[in-house]
Amino acid sequence: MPKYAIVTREFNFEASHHLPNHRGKCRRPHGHSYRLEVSLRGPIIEASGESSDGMVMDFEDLKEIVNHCIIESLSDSVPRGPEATPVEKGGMDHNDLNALTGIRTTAENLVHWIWDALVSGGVREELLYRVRLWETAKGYAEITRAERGLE
Ligand SMILES: Nc1nc2c(c(=O)[nH]1)N=C([C@H](O)[C@H](O)COP(=O)(O)OP(=O)(O)OP(=O)(O)O)CN2
Ligand SMILES: [Zn+2]
Repeated sequence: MPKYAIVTREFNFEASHHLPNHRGKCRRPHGHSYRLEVSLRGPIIEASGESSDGMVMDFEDLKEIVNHCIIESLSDSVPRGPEATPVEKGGMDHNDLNALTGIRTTAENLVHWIWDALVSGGVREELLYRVRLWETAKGYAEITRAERGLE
């Protein structure tokens, strides 16, 4: 019987967003220093002599996927062209999550978008345990397998 463990890796990214029709200040474009926590639960690999021995998944592999699918994908997709206003002319210096994701960018919706992106990017869904996104230092949304309807 293998031993199981839950492992968590943290990531950080800066982005702007707004919530159309929000009754308060969040309807206007503003930025956040998002903190993303990705947790995996699975059997601890027993493969003596192998690089992955003793791990659920190598943090380096997880980092590569998250950087590619979430962090870089958001940065690479910065809206440019005639619509974009350069920072020096009063434009935002953050990426616009509304434009990049096409969803209503509440923390609740973003964690589902991130879960989908992780699976598309190659994280084995059977290992995904929790995605938690801190929007501010005081508030976060998280989903686990239950919120995804996986158990
Ligand atoms: N359930 C949710 N409520 C709100 C969300 C959300 O994603 N899910 N988002 C917002 C805004 O994006 C806002 O930026 C965050 O609001 P708030 O927690 O009030 O953050 P502040 O840093 O502005 O808090 P102060 O303590 O007032 O500085 C709103 N609600
Ligand atoms: Zn916000």
